[in-house]
Amino acid sequence: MSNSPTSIEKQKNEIELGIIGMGDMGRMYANRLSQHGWKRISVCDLPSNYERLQEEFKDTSINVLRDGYHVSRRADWIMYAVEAEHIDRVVAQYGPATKIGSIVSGQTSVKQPEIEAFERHLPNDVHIISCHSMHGPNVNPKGQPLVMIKHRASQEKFELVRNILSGFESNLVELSYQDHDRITADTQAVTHAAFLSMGAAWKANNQFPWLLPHFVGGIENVKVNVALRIYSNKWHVYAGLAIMNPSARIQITQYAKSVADLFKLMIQEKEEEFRSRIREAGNFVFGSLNDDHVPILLDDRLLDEFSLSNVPSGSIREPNSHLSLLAMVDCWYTLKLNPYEHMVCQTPLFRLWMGITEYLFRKPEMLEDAIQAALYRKEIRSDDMEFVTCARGWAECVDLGSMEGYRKRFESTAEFFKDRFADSAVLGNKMIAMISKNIQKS
Ligand SMILES: NC(=O)C1=CN([C@@H]2O[C@H](COP(=O)(O)OP(=O)(O)OC[C@H]3O[C@@H](n4cnc5c(N)ncnc54)[C@H](OP(=O)(O)O)[C@@H]3O)[C@@H](O)[C@H]2O)C=CC1
Ligand SMILES: O=C(O)C(=O)Cc1ccc(O)cc1
Repeated sequence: MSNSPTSIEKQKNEIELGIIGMGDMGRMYANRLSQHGWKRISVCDLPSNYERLQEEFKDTSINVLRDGYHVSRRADWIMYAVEAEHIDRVVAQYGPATKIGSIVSGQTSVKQPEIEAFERHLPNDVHIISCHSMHGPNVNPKGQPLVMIKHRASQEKFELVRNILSGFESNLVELSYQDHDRITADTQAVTHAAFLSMGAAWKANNQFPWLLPHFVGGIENVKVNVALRIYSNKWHVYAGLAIMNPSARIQITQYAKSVADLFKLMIQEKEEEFRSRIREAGNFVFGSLNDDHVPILLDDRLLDEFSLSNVPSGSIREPNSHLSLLAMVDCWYTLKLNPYEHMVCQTPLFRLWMGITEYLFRKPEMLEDAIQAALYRKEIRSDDMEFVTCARGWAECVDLGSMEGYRKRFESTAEFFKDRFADSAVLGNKMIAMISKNIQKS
């Protein structure tokens, strides 16, 4: 089949698209694909949600079916958009009903369990081409990476999936599922671990960071808004992509170790060792060897406007150790990872995280303030101490593979911050729009 505009229009009229799981991502896909002109879209969630979904979509062309059997037996392209934790069970249930010759895809954030489920439960006569939008359901997909994984498929079917996804205007990136999981362990799992640890540490100290001078203004606003954004979302998304991805455990464990190692040097005031460790790590990630990457060029002052605090930021800026950022760079150095090579799978949150880390390391006076604060500002030690404990706690939870433990830890901190979720979502959306503006250039 050719890819001329007329053949794509023909596909839009003839090809039936199916979505199993009408949560946030399933809905986003169904609504957008319908807006892009795909005429035949069938969707389902759990049978218990059938009537509610039917009512919700009654004035649209989206066809709500009772369950995944009904979707699987008729659709030419089927996307599973369910919890990663449930992918094996759901594919085992509906996979055998997949229509001969159709294409099966998944939206889960970690691909090894998804591909294994497909291989285990799908008939041999169906194609497997998975995908992953590297952003949340409320972010504009334009220009954001959208990973495609051609696992078991003809080129013709791959082109069809390309056509289906092309309306998102995302940056289509082809990867193997192994590379996807290795890279997203860094762009997502470790990034989330850092922000989850910040939130848990603030809670452990009974602090609302927007009320404290050393957490207000500039890059501190990113820490606060992103941490709150993560805690306002569904725990299973973060738990799944951390616990079910074997590379994520290694990286999160190293992150917690880097946090602890640096903290030990700080409290012993081992200045020379601390400095040389930061210098070596900084040179590895941001030094001349990496000159071919495109810097994110986030400016601390640009970030001043995204504050949850009522206090004007300029007047109250106080130095912080930035232990979370120093440890991130130490972790990349120790694992010999180049985060710029991971930009193919960047999410808006990773871009913000990289942006503030890069900013700190490229601003000698700011880095020097952070090093001085880390070694000698004793009044912030209690904050850093809690951060160390929480980073270790999250790493242990992921290493133990406990979804239930993860849920409890996540929800107790979410509860502490819930009154500010709405305000931080507004600021977070603005920050993401700002950081996504120059995404195409990287
Ligand atoms: N949210 C995000 O930012 C992103 C998420 N993803 C990934 O996409 C997937 C979906 O995430 P998201 O939409 O946020 O999560 P949601 O919890 O909003 O959606 C999952 C949906 O699947 C439904 N479901 C569970 N079992 C079945 C079943 N047997 N048949 C039909 N439907 C079922 C759930 O129903 P119920 O709730 O009633 O159990 C729920 O409505 C996850 O794997 C996530 O990792 C990928 C990119 C971004
Ligand atoms: O940007 C992030 O890291 C998010 O928190 C949103 C998100 C969550 C899960 C994904 O698989 C992709 C994006």
